Amino acid sequence: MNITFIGGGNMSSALIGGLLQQGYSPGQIRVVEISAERREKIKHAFKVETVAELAKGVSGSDVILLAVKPQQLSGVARELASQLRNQLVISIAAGIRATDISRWMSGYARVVRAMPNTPALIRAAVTGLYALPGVSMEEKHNAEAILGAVGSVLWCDREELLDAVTAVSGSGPAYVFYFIEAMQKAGQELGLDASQARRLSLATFLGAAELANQSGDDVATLRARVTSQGGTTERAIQTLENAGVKHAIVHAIHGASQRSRELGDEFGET
Ligand SMILES: NC(=O)C1=CN([C@@H]2O[C@H](COP(=O)(O)OP(=O)(O)OC[C@H]3O[C@@H](n4cnc5c(N)ncnc54)[C@H](OP(=O)(O)O)[C@@H]3O)[C@@H](O)[C@H]2O)C=CC1
Ligand SMILES: O=C(O)[C@@H]1CCC=N1
Repeated sequence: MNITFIGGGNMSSALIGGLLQQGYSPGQIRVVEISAERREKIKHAFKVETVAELAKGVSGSDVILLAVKPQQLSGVARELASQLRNQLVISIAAGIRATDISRWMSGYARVVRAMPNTPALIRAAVTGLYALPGVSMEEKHNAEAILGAVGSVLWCDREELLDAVTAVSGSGPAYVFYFIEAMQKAGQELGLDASQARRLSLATFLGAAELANQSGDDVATLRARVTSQGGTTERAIQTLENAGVKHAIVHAIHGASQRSRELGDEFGET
């Protein structure tokens, strides 16, 4: 499968890096990017072909992956309409609905909406997928193969669920990094040096996530096992509860989902 990425930014780089690690050859990947500086950066990092013009970029491609900002997508989709020759179109833009993308491309039906996340770069992404009814089983398999090459995939049968996926796992790495930042800061305030604080925080995150993944118990039970009565964890968790941190996290994720819906409303018509 030859894949053309439209937009060569952060997320395309993460996906391309993961695909190459998985065994895709640079010859199978092309990037259409308007910024000359970005084109150079991508060519240098991945040895893939980069072009400025859309028509040149999509010719001979089996899959077109739209990775521009949501605000830029309608222009790109409209320009793409005349270039389509049965390719599968996958959009990773937050919020923008597959039905709108299809309409911008004069009713083209082979559209999959996907929401990956940046751990794609190390093939540890999780991606939510939604296909328009006009997408065949074979095309769904192809979408799954591409996004599956950089991590795991999960199909959603209703498009609105992609807003929830975006809020939980699309944006999710940023929440995790935010929490790690706070742990590192506290560690340093308590006298650890920067590298010790980083190592302890990251190892704790990785260990706890892997334990939760492998354990048959839910995370509340796992948390209770760390929390000795009258001990240190109890003091910390109580402080988090008093400050309403769990509530704030839930609220934040609802906000991200709301923003995803707003992007769909702002730039779409359905
Ligand atoms: N970052 C993330 O973690 C995730 C992002 N996404 C989605 O992926 C998409 C891309 O995000 P991200 O990579 O972070 O964004 P970036 O801004 O890093 O990348 C988009 C790139 O596309 C370029 N571009 C704009 N218009 C065109 C055009 N007509 N043809 C070719 N290239 C063009 C932009 O140039 P310029 O900057 O000059 O406009 C920019 O270099 C977004 O829609 C986002 O919602 C999805 C999942 C996770
Ligand atoms: O912040 C954003 O809008 C994009 C979508 C998910 C992650 N980054």
